[in-house]
Amino acid sequence: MPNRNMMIEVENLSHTYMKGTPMEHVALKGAGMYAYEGDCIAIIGHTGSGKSTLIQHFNGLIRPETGKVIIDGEDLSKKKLDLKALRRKVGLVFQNPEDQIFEKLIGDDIAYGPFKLGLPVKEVRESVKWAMDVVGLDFSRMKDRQTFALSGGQKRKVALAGILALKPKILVLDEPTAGLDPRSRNELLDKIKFLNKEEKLTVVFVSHNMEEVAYLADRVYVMADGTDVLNGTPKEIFTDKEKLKRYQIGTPETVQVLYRLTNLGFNVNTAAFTINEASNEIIKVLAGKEEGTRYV
Ligand SMILES: Nc1ncnc2c1ncn2[C@@H]1O[C@H](COP(=O)(O)OP(=O)(O)OP(=O)(O)O)[C@@H](O)[C@H]1O
Repeated sequence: MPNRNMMIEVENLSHTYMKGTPMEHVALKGAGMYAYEGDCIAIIGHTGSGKSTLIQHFNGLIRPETGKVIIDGEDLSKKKLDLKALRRKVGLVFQNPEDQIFEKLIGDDIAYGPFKLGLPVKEVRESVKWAMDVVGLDFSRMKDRQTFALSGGQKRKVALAGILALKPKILVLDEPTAGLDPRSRNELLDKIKFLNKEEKLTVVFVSHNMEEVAYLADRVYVMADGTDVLNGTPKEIFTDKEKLKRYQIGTPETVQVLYRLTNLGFNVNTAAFTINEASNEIIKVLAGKEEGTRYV
C-alpha cells in the first residue's frame, strides 16, 4: 500500500435511476475503487456499464444510495455535506463541454467558479491566467473572445480551464478526448499528464481509447454491468489474454501488433505495450535479432 493519502474510496456502491417508476434502471451494483494522492486512474468498460454514474458521485452530483464514497477522508453519505467545498476539491469535466460553458466571453467563463467562491479579483485573474496557460489558451489574445464561436476542441479547453481555475486536488474527466482531432488529442493528453505528474493532481478519467489509457494511467478499473470486474496496471490488464477475452476488453493497437507477431512465430514481448517499447520489439524483429525463430 503506498505511503500516500487515500483520495477516493468507493465501496459496494449502488445506484438506481428513476427508482420506483416503470423506467427504473440499476446503473451501479456494488461497485468499488480507490485512488491514492497523485494516482492517475482510468475507468474503462462497455457503454452503459456505469462509468459516468460512478464518477458523478465524486463531486456530489449523485449522492451515495447504498455503499460508501469517501473523498479525501470525507464520507459523502453524511447529511451536512459542504458541496461547495467538495466541488472546489473535486473538479469534474463533463463529456460534453457545452454542458459546462455558460458565459459569453472565454475569460468570464473560466473566472466564474473562482469569482463565485468570493476570491479577490487579483487572485481570480491569476487563477484564470494560470488555467488558460495550462490548457494552451493565450490569456490576452483569447480572454475576450466569444465562447459560442469556438471549435469543439477549444470549447473542451475552456471547460477544462474553468475547472482548473478552482485549483482542484482531484481532476475527474469523462472521455476527455472524445471527438478531438489527433493533434488536439495529443496536446490534451500531455496537459493531463503534466497536471498529474508535475502539479500532482489526482486524476480519474473515463475512456474508450486504449492508447490513451496505456499512455496516461497508473491503474485501470474495468467496469461491466454496474460493477468493477477487474483492476490492475495497464500492463497487467492488457497482457492478460484470458481476461481480455472474458470481459471483451479492447487493447492498444501496439498490443494487437505484438500478438500478431507472436502468432506468426516471432519471439516478441507482448507486455511491451507503450509505443516506445513496442517499436523496440518490432525493430528487434526487423533486425532479425529475436530469439527462437531461426529455423535454418
Ligand atoms: N439520468 C438517467 N436516467 C436513467 N437512466 C440513466 C441515466 N443516466 C444513465 N442511465 C442509465 O444507466 C446506465 C449506466 O449509464 P452510464 O452513463 O453510467 O454508463 P457509461 O458506462 O458511462 O456509458 P458510456 O460509455 O456510454 O458513457 C445506462 O444503462 C444508462 O442508460
